[in-house]
Amino acid sequence: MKDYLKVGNLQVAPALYEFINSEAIPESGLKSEQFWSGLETLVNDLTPKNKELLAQRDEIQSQINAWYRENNESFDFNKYKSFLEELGYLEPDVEDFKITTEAVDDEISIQAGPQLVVPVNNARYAINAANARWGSLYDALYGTDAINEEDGAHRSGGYNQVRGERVIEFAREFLDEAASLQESSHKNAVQYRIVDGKVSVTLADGKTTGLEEGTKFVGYQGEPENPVAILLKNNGLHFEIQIDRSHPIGKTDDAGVKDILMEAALTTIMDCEDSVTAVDAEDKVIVYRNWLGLMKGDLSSTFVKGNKSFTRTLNPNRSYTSPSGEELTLSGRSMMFVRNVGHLMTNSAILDQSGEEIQEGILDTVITSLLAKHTLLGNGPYQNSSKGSVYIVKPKMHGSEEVAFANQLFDRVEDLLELDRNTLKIGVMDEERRTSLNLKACIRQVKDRVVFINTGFLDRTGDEIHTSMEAGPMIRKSEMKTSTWLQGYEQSNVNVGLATGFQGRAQIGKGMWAMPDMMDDMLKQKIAQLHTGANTAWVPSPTAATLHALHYHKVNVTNVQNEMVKDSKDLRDAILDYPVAENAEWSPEEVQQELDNNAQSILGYVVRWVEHGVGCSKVPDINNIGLMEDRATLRISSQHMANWLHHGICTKDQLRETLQRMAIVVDEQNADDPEYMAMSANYDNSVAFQAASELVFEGYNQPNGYTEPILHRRRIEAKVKFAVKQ
Ligand SMILES: CC(=O)SCCNC(=O)CCNC(=O)[C@H](O)C(C)(C)COP(=O)(O)OP(=O)(O)OC[C@H]1O[C@@H](n2cnc3c(N)ncnc32)[C@H](O)[C@@H]1OP(=O)(O)O
Ligand SMILES: O=CC(=O)O
Ligand SMILES: [Mg+2]
Repeated sequence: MKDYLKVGNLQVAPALYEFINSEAIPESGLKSEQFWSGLETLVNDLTPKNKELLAQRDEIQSQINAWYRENNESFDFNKYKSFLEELGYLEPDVEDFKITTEAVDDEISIQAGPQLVVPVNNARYAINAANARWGSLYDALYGTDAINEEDGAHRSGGYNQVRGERVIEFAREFLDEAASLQESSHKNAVQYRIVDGKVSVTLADGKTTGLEEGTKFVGYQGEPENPVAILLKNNGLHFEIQIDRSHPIGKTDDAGVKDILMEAALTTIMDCEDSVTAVDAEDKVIVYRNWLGLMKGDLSSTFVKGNKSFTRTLNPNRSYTSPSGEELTLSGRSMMFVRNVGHLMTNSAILDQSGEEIQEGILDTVITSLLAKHTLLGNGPYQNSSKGSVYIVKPKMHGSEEVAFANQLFDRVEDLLELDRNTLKIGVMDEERRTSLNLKACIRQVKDRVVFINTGFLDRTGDEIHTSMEAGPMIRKSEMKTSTWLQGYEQSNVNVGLATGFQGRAQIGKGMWAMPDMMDDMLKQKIAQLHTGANTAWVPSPTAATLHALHYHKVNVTNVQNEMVKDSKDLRDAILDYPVAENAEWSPEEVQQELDNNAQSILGYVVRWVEHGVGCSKVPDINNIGLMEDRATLRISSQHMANWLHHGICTKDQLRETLQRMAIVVDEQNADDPEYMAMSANYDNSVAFQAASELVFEGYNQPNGYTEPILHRRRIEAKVKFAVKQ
């Protein structure tokens, strides 16, 4: 048992108390006593409702399980729907309304572009993410498979001119598409100048030309005769042609172009949730301290890369001269959201008046908002929001009552922190089935503060499997993407967002590209999310943000949405079409392949979570493709294995053998890490292996199929057992 400090009737872990009193409260306009007593009252008032909502989830799930057991044999869709209505799972229709959110920054309300997600407990990555508002197109193309390696364009070794030329060609084609010339092509440009407030391009044949749409030119840096940057804007997104004839690339380029700098991650989600490991006060303080540094603008990180030491800080704003000669400033950083945890977990950082752990979602909202107050007050070199808003993403809510609870929590936190009503904005993750089905009712509960809905299809797939666990064996994981429920869910989300007036006020977002190294595929596929009406979509890295930005230059999402808003169908029946396999007769090889793949993902992720405190990892799948794994992908894999076990598609022994065999594979993948403890050395002694096994064998019993309860308990066990690094 830790030593706690008694603060009123709360017991607070010293690490958190010290952080709040010496780093968070000073300059926040609040007094320590006022804060702690206000927190105590808030916790006392809201904890019972939080617990009641969790009990309701369990009750609903057990009734759904029982219904399937009774009705699977003679399934009748209408009966199913009536049952869900009676249960309150399907909520009554709500009358039409529009959201009224005010004071939303343009990056969220108007501009369309990539949304980056990053574990906020990793300062090096988090600063990088904030700075990913701008990214080098040349680097993103050169360093990834976006440009293929055929015909001598390989990536290995030093600078490869063949590859470099392909990059330049690709970039010139982008310029022709996003800012075409009146005549000829950017490929033929030999000089860029600003003449009479316009872009003047000299071509190889000596002629001069200009932009086809002159209004796309919005600024420049340097002298008009000799600009070092030309700032253009297309579909609301900026990019710079950067010119430097002395630069190694610029000097090989006829027009001296050294790079195209893309406005990339318009917004970034600083994640306290599924990509981090935070199981106690010490972990939470790391998360919170980084968020404070981002909000104050003074976060820095020193690290060694190669043999060099780097110190990374937040980038300053970017300054230009406008075509009419005025100063123009653009933010150098992404607009930051913070993703709090959901309503489920508790954390030992604070014990309430009954000696029970505080609900972590309540703690997160209070503390991340307190820390964000520093940017509202201008306590640092940069302000995040120019509109005085704080952007919080709330994940994993089930149905409108839970959203109403989040709204109540936000109200109470505003009162506690002396913030105006609706300063705290909410991004609602549409990632649980009960929220997808009742999205309109959910949005209505936060209609004055909502700034996004986003289809978190990874958690959503996990919930899909768990909710209909008793209905039968699920289709294979790879088939989920094309299944009826998922397509209905994705489309319905956009329809509901448009019908409730998100255009011009809030984001309609789509989910993660979970293959961080497959950028060519991303360029080909992720554009589809824009065609279905999303004005933002998640990317896993700054490089992916830079490349995904290209899509928003190709597709004008406002036009797409304007078309869609005319026709928004009710897709709830499609969403209810759960993905049980119609013909569950897979060959033994297919079954084993599915199990191997899931087991490898689970083990590869869990071992780093539990024993190394890493909440988001790139883990090779069975085809050796590195996949982004986080708690949501773990939820899918573990629920899928639990489902097949429950329906006898595989046996317990088979799963045990599979997990052990795959542990050897994962051990080999990590063989170069000196801190790594092989699972196969002693399966019974490996906390990670035991955690992975528990996630599968106890998957049926996990609340809504979540992985957090087991992960947290096992991480705490590992911290004690191996005294692993905090
Ligand atoms: C279902 C959901 O909830 S999805 C949301 C949760 N998921 C996420 O947040 C994904 C975040 N992404 C990541 O954590 C990482 O990209 C991973 C784990 C997938 C891959 O990480 P790595 O294996 O370290 O990537 P890789 O070696 O290719 O690249 C590392 C470099 O990219 C940068 N980088 C990678 N991802 C990010 C990111 N999300 N934000 C900022 N920088 C990043 C790192 O800073 C590093 O650069 P540096 O050396 O200059 O600091
Ligand atoms: O949070 C995102 C998801 O897909 O889950
Ligand atoms: Mg999620």
